[in-house]
Amino acid sequence: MSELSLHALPLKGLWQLQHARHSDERGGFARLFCQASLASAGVAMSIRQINHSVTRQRGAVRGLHYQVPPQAEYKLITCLRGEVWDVAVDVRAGSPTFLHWHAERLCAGDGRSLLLAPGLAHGFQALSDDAELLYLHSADYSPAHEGALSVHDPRLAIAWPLPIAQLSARDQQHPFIDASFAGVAL
Ligand SMILES: Cc1cn([C@H]2C[C@H](O)[C@@H](COP(=O)(O)OP(=O)(O)O[C@H]3O[C@@H](C)C(=O)[C@@H](O)[C@H]3O)O2)c(=O)[nH]c1=O
Repeated sequence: MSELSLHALPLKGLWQLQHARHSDERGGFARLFCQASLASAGVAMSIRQINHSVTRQRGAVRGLHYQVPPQAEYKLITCLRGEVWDVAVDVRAGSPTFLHWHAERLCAGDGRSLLLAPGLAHGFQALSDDAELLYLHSADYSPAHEGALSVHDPRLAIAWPLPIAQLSARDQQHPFIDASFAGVAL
């Protein structure tokens, strides 16, 4: 198996990355990002920012966040501790899967990451206490270019696996999608 392989998931622009894990008596080693491997799979991603989050409470939800051009971004998500249910939502204007979502479980040490292309919103629910995520971003964080969807939006009907135990004040305020929402033009 190569160090890093990409597997397409049901939304265009959403991939599962599988990392080869090298284990020995000291522990393990894995390549989490490889610009050349992604480029050979047609993904032109370079890293502008690396973020880390700790979510204390099982059931807490963060999201659903995206950035619009010129700060639309690839986002590569790896779980470093615990377990999360990670969700991508297609917000690309004109996409055949507009407003469809797809979720995957990510577990620390499972050798998997999720890669989201520009135009996919991201959120997750912690399935364990103290869930830690590592984010690699291809664009700078820009609140002026941030868009968000409500995790409760009935139009999306996201099937969160647990009751939502905690949501930031900001994430409680995102409006539901209405007819004026045309999506993100990339
Ligand atoms: C996302 C972000 C936040 N911040 C600041 C703003 C705020 O004071 C504090 C916490 O930010 P938030 O409440 O937006 O954090 P959070 O709700 O965890 O936002 C994250 O949610 C998940 C779903 C994602 O996909 C991430 O890209 C990011 O948007 O950190 C930065 O300085 N840089 C960043 O890149």
